[in-house]
Amino acid sequence: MERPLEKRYPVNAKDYKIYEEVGDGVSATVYRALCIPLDEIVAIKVLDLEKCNNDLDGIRREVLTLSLIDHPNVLRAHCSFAAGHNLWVVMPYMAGGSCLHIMKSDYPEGFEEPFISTVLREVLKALVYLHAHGHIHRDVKAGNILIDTDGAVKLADFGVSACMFDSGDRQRSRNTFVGTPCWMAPEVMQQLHCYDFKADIWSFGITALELARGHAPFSKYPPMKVLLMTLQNAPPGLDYERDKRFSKSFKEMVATCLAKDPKKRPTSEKLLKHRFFKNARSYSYLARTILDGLAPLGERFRLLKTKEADLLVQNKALYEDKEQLSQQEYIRGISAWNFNLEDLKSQAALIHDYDDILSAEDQEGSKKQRDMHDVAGLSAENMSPETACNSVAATSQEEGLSDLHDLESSLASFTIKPPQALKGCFDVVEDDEGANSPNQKGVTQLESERFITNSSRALDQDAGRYEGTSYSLNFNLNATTVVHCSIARGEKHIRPHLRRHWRDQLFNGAALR
Ligand SMILES: Nc1ncnc2c1ncn2[C@@H]1O[C@H](COP(=O)(O)OP(=O)(O)OP(=O)(O)O)[C@@H](O)[C@H]1O
Repeated sequence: MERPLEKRYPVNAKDYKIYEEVGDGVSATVYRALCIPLDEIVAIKVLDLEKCNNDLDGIRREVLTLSLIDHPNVLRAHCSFAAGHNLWVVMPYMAGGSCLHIMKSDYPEGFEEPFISTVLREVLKALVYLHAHGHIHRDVKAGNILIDTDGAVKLADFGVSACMFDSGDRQRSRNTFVGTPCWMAPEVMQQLHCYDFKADIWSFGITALELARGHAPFSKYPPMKVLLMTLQNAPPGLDYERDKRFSKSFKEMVATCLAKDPKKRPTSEKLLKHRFFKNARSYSYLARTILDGLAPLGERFRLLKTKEADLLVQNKALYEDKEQLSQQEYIRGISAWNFNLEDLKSQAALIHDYDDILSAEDQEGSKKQRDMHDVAGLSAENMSPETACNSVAATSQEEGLSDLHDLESSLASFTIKPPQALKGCFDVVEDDEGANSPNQKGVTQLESERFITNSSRALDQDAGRYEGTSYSLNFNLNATTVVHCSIARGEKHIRPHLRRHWRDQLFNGAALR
């Protein structure tokens, strides 16, 4: 059968009329826009290439992948092209916005179960498709679930943003930390062996909790705390007592996704058959129940921004109340715990407040770290040279964990290490600290997919000077969900010639398809 002729979207900025901003993330700003020749409303995601820190091959691979994806539940870009120092990605406009935005503006306590099962079933269909085609999404979260006015659900942010996201230079220049490991599977955090598509199932479970409660588990904690809690605590879940409004099948579904051992998690295909999804409704149900009453996306976004700016001001006055601060940080940045230097100072001032949680872990810290290695089957005997080196790093981490108070008070931070698929996308070679030189504890920073190193940094505090050692864990994961240490590092990461090279080679006039 002949395929209908596909529309050709222009690859020139002058063919688009930009309207209001409808979203922003760690790596991009999204606008509603008009595609003039086609007289069609689209969304345009604008990424600043100057701030990106990836290599040409990585971007090319992801752009290619994105163009090959074809599923009703995966948001596919119409085209992309360079405009000045930006990359424009033209996409279908999803007028309802993301589930995260809808929650933030209208459902801060989370959604009702029928809405959740309906949305999640669509997301799961997208995952079934992606996994069947050998892709791991790596960034499943409410912020990447978009809804159209008719109730259609699409999983977004597959590909380009994962690759295009800078590894921290933009954030570094603003002296901020970005990212959150809230959605990250334990095996991805540990990086003791390769992770697979089961990592998406974990993130899917976390997203289910996010939609049910209005925020992801551990979201009020600083990134390092999230890491420790994810690795050491029992998996988060819906409580049989506290979460009475949710069905048993929902609780079971979440529990099955959040098995710490990836092998025990179901495949996306199997999960789709879970009885929880039997209660899912039609698209029109979503449109009727949730979307009908919502203000236009641009307006909601503007109100949210105002609210967030107000909260930021309040933060300054209220940061003694750690709960409130954390929650506000969450509301402000979710996909990115977006701490600037001032916020970091506030955070530093709060560190002792986590003592209650830490006290039990203090005693158990080192043992649990050893257990973590055991769980992953890592013993000195069966280590590869690379792993053995990681183990040295892990030992240095262990030393740190034996004194968790130090670790916490160090405002621990993370640096990005890309997934295998994006290997080479992140330029760590010219890091101030030298990618291949031993750091303070004699740990060699490898060009491997995983390593743990530490770096020192000092933070000015309101009163006097705060100094500490921060443990930077480098993850093999989508950049958007990883946290990057930016304070002590310089701007040398960015290689201007490389950036020019990308533009010249890939984006000048070259459309996605
Ligand atoms: N096609 C679209 N239609 C409508 N709104 C969109 C669209 N794409 C993105 N948005 C809005 O913009 C927000 C940010 O977009 P996106 O997640 O792609 O940016 P990002 O920088 O990759 O974010 P992050 O890295 O934090 O995931 C989304 O959460 C969503 O609310």
